[in-house]
Amino acid sequence: MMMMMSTNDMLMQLGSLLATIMFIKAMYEQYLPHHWRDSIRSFLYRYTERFVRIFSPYLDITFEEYTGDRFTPSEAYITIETYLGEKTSKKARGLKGNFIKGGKALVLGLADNEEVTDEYQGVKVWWTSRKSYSKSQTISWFPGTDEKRNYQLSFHGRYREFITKTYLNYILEEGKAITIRNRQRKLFTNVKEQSGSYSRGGLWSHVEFKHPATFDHLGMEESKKNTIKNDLVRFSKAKDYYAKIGKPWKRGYLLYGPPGTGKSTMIVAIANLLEYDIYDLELTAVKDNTQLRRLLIETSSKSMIVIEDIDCSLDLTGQRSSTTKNDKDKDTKEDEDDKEKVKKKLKEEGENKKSEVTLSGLLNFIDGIWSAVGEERLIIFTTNHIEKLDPALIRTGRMDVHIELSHCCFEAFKVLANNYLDVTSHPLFEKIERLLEETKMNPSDVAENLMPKSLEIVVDTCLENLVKALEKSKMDDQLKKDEEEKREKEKAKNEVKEEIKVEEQVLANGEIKHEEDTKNKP
Ligand SMILES: Nc1ncnc2c1ncn2[C@@H]1O[C@H](COP(=O)(O)OP(=O)(O)OP(=O)(O)O)[C@@H](O)[C@H]1O
Ligand SMILES: [Mg+2]
Repeated sequence: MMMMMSTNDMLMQLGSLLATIMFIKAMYEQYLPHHWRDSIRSFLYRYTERFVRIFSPYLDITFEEYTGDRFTPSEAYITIETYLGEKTSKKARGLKGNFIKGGKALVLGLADNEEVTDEYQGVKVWWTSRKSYSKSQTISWFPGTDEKRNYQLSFHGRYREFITKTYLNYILEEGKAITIRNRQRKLFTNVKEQSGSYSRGGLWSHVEFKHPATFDHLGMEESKKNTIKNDLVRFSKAKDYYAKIGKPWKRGYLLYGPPGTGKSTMIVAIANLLEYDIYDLELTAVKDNTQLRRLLIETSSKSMIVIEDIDCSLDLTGQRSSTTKNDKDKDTKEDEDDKEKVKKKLKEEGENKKSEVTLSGLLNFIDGIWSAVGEERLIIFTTNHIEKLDPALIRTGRMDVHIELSHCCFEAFKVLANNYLDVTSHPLFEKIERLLEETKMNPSDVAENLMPKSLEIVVDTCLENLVKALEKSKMDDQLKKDEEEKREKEKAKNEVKEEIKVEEQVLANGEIKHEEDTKNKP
């Protein structure tokens, strides 16, 4: 009985103790200002922690939010914040949301005074996000500047070397990779110099890069597509390899082929595959070689520098090895077209004075000493006339991969049909395959014909439209061929006539001479 009484008493006392604690906690939470609560918490934490540390085999490393400059958070702190936000958002109980500058979505981070565990190569560590208040009594104009935050990393002392050499490196690399994955990609273009000065943003201006084209949308042979994709992915993972062979981590691609064969589309697909920014360089707007170098310096890593229609951008063909007269005659018309293109480009730019960028300036841009600034970079040229480019510009080492984009083949058509009409087979496919072998049509024209002309997609109508277009193209080819043959025949006929005329003339001259000779004979 006595035992029962004392147990009851004890329970009652425990109950009242709990009630008192709950009451104090409620008062503490309701009336104590927020920052006081944090101060008390960090005070208790600090002193118990110091006591525990005397006997503990665990070590701590602290990463302060601000080191030196009170307005710019330290890079290490931001990288750790990013890493912990992504890696621990499933484990941590307290999280906070944040928009990273230039990011594309809300990023989660560890809430203040939260602890999470992380494991790397079998080693367990603890991360704590800590917030405290500085003792400074000065009144600050800047809200929140007396708050101090840091991340504390705790681990067993036996892993000291592993943590400082391997784990922290891994955190930095991974944090940076996450930042790049979360950033909003950009499409840059070079700004034209306005009376000796640039806009405040620098030499490049940019917009958000949002283009949906991927390799899946690209009409081309599957095997060729896979080879290109594998090459790109291998390049993006070859940081150590490039360091080993002593070359800057960059690669040149030359895309060539007739208009409307998917060169620009492929550039977008590459950027989307590797998640790179695009620097679309308009060479005619670049003043000289020095400015070209400055543009290069202002580009970031994980990007591609694109120069479209390189043959029309500048007169880079001037230093080309000499061509034969026949070649020249053949090229005359195309040259005229290209000159027109260059003139048009310059006019569009409002530029009367030609750019002073030279071929050697461009070669240096691609693989001179300065080209090693930044890393993981692609340089891509496009052209409709590969034969017009100086061999030095496109030799391997500068343009490592040459990709020809050509007229639409049946395999490319099947990709387009699947994308545009969701069909993988159809009775008309056989006819289309035969027609595509008999006539040349660019993927852009095939795509245009496959595009439904009304809201309702009628597969039969679209394919019939394509068949009609292909048949027309075949007829046009035949007409052109007939005309060509006619012209050739006419030319041959005229040549024969000309020869007969010359022979007659020679004969006539011979006869006159003969008559004169007989006359003059004594
Ligand atoms: N191989 C292709 N696969 C899918 N679509 C294509 C392909 N080629 C062209 N197209 C379509 O045709 C249009 C024009 O293509 P794109 O601008 O890529 O051609 P281009 O080769 O860059 O031409 P240009 O030499 O005139 O710059 C795009 O809208 C694209 O949708
Ligand atoms: Mg193009």
